[in-house]
Amino acid sequence: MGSVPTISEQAYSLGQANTIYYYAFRAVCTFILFSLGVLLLRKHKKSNVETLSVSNKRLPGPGHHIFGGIANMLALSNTKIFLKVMESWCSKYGPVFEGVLGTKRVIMINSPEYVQKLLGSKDSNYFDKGFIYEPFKPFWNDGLIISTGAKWKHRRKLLDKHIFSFRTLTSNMQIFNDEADRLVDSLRGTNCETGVKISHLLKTATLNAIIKATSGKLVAELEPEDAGKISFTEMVDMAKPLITKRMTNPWLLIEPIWQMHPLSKVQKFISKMASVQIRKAIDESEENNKVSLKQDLLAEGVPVEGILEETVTLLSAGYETTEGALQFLLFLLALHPNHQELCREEIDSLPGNGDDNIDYRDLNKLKYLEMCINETLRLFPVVFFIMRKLKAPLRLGNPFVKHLFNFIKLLISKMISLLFLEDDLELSAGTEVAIFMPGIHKNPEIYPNPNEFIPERFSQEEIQRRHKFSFIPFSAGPRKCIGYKFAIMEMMCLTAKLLRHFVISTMDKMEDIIVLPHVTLTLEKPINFIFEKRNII
Ligand code: HEM
Repeated sequence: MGSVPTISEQAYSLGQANTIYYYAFRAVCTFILFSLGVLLLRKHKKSNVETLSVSNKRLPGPGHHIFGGIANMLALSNTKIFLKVMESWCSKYGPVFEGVLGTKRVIMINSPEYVQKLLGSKDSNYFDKGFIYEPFKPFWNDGLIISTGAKWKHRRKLLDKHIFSFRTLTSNMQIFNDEADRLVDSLRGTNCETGVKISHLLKTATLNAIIKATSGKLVAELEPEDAGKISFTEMVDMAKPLITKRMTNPWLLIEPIWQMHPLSKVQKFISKMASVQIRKAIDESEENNKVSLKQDLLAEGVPVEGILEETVTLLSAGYETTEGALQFLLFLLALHPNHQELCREEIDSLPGNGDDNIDYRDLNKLKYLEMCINETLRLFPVVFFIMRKLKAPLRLGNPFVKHLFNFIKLLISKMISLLFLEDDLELSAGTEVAIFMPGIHKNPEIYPNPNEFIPERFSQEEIQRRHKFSFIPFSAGPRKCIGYKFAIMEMMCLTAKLLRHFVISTMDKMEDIIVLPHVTLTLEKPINFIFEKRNII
């Protein structure tokens, strides 16, 4: 039995308890007073300084001197190193910085949190597309990529319903299988010594898929009859460097100057030819009752001109992007035979459907292949740059609080930053804001060893660990790529059949390839692949 505490011992322990309460009480009071002080100070600062919007405040960034606009343009003018220069700016200047291109001021946002603020809002009315979309207008007019507001909303709903619904997408599997079979046939017997360049085959396959899905036709049926005319793929190949030239030389965006430039004639020729060919595709699709976007949209009250602009947009946005992504995927699988083999094991273990066809349900079982596709799009986000022009202010918040994880740390840091650092950052209406996808996709804090091909980064557990806007090859939010499921299904089906029939290798090396920023990431020279036939039963 313990001894009973004496009166003095009882008083001492009571005093000790009181001391603890006293210090706790004092800490709480100090905290409250400190908070009140900070709030008062902030209120005072606010009443004096309004908002610290970007219009009256310079952010860090390259070329902060009188010739900065020209210096930046010169730094980006060599297309062979454009991507490297942009990547180095992103890692040097961090989550938000500003660049001047000629006379145009652009705010680059470069963190998942900020991207979410810009793209995540459900309100699609608070931005327009930025100035870099100007050179596309002669080709796409006011189609889905360019249009905004009520028109965009209505058209997006219609295209979602008629082209990208679950039912239509799954019925496209036959189109993807047919294209995959054509590809496999063309590659049988290709030279295993010297290799083969497959860019044109992939372009035909992906263009066929989107034309078939919208008009029921194949590219070959739409090719021009006269020898003097050029094909759709040739037109896109011609248009890309032309658009890039205008984007990287902002004075060429000034219409009277552009009209004097010799390339403006080429642009007129291409856009006229493209519209003739697409009109042909649309008109002839009427004869085919099974698939006709024209009939569907006419029934919804869309005028013929509207159908033309949406079809041109879908065709040009849908084929060349997927082709580029496929070429990068096959290259990465050729460079990493172990990953290729893991994909093949999955494909070989699919239940046979009585034929060589791949069913949409099979795609759900090709988890590793999907991870390889995602990792490819992380390393090579073919659409690498997007822009918005704000119609209303956008509050980004304070860049200094983004890395803090728990509430206390966040609160303390917020108070410190309010006292000593910066106000919340607000981009004013009219600001041109851009996102350079590799800036986020190659941030080592988000993706360690960012230049390595590690498909396991896209396991479910790893995805859960990251911010959901840290992977944005298809953009995000309400204006996310409308065709992303179409693209993924098509890439999976084509690659699965290629891997089923061939072992793919290449003599090319990652260090040797040059990627150009020609609207989409474009290989300067196509890859040389070797397709070695497998003995399959
Ligand atoms: C790997 C393939 C693809 C990639 C990486 C890709 C990427 C993107 C990106 C980043 C955007 C946003 C552009 C912006 O905001 O300026 C976009 C929009 C769009 N994409 Fe794709 N895309 C791909 C395939 C496709 C396909 C297959 C189609 C059509 C079948 C398509 C049609 C569109 C359209 C119409 C938009 C505009 C959507 C809107 O603003 O509502 N894309 N795509």
